[in-house]
Amino acid sequence: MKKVISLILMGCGGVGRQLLQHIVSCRPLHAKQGIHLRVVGVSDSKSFVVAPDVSTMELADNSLLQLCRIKSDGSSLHTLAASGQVEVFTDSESTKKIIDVAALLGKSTGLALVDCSASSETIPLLTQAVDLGCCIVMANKKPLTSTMEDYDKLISHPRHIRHESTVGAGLPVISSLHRILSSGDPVCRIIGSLSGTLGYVMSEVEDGKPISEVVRSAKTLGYTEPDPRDDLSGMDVARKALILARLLGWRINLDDIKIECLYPKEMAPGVMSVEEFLGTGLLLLDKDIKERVSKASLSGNVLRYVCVIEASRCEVGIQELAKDSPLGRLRGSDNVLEIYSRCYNDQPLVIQGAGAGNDTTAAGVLADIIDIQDLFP
Ligand SMILES: NC(=O)C1=CN([C@@H]2O[C@H](COP(=O)(O)OP(=O)(O)OC[C@H]3O[C@@H](n4cnc5c(N)ncnc54)[C@H](OP(=O)(O)O)[C@@H]3O)[C@@H](O)[C@H]2O)C=CC1
Ligand SMILES: N[C@@H](CC=O)C(=O)O
Repeated sequence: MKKVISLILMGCGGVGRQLLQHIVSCRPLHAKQGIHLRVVGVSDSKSFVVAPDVSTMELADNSLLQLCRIKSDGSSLHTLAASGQVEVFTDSESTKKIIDVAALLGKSTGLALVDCSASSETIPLLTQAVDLGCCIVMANKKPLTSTMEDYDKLISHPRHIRHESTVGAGLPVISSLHRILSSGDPVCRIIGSLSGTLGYVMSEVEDGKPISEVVRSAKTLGYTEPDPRDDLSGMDVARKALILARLLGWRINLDDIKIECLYPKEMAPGVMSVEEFLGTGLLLLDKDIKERVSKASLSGNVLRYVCVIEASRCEVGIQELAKDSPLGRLRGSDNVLEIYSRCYNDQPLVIQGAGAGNDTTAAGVLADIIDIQDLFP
């Protein structure tokens, strides 16, 4: 008997499209494992493309690949309607249709809502879907870093939610922490470099490149958030820190985290567009960062953007560290995380590897989807 996992993908940017491509290319592997991933719908910020009858039909692989091409070309999902194989809903109709599908499939065949958007707008949808019996898989950090009320709702059926890619992209950070905590081993300290973008930026500026150039390449490489200021403000790392702290049982919010921002408020979203920031704003940061890097190197040190969670302290910001320390040795988009607990006291559990990029992130999301297979008939 084949296990069928029905899903809706929300967000078909870099990560979402890579996920669809992984799903299609893994068909032979999943068939061998007796699993079928049934993609019934895909949404972006404006539209929702869905199979005409989700109880019996799914989006065919050729439609999924065509959808990826359409989005890569910057065209609208509406282009797909011409094939006659799908229905397309727009704006508030999209949300309504997603809830209808969740209500229909959530408690019958089962449905996973897979959030690969970078938006807070998915939160009401996800919280409703929880009540409709759906599973939730997320790369998007915003739902889990919203209010405690939203958080409590989202994790109210712990076995129905997976979010490995929210911290460390494809690295096994969340699952490792779950294993430690569920064995009753108390975690007393987490320290690490949790931003692929800032890891890459810090190691490249150390090699003499201007931060303006390096941030633009980090965006091209798929490491940054849609607005790279989410990374440079420290907000993306703070979200990861909050997800980890809440996992440890801390009932805190983003406001409780001390965050170092790498640009002045004159360059904040709302004051400057993303294009202006990338074009002219970034250039104004070159001198300051270059001076900080040179000053650190005079004492044989390097700069790293570090996240620390311990005692009642949760903070993220630049630290000057010895070049040959575990964090100082970090290069490129790698993340490293040290977890200290009773069992991992003198020798912390260390998780290290590629911490950003569409491929590794989408692979993490796919592994999460496969991990909930037992909840499907
Ligand atoms: N890239 C990486 O290395 C990693 C990324 N992540 C997370 O993965 C997520 C996706 O990142 P990435 O693919 O790079 O981002 P992109 O900006 O490339 O894609 C975001 C997608 O979300 C869509 N979207 C926006 N609002 C909504 C909404 N309300 N409903 C449905 N879809 C919506 C956008 O639509 P439209 O196309 O219309 O704009 C777009 O397709 C982010 O949350 C990011 O933090 C996590 C770990 C690593
Ligand atoms: N923008 C993020 C992507 C992964 O969460 C990063 O740079 O780490």
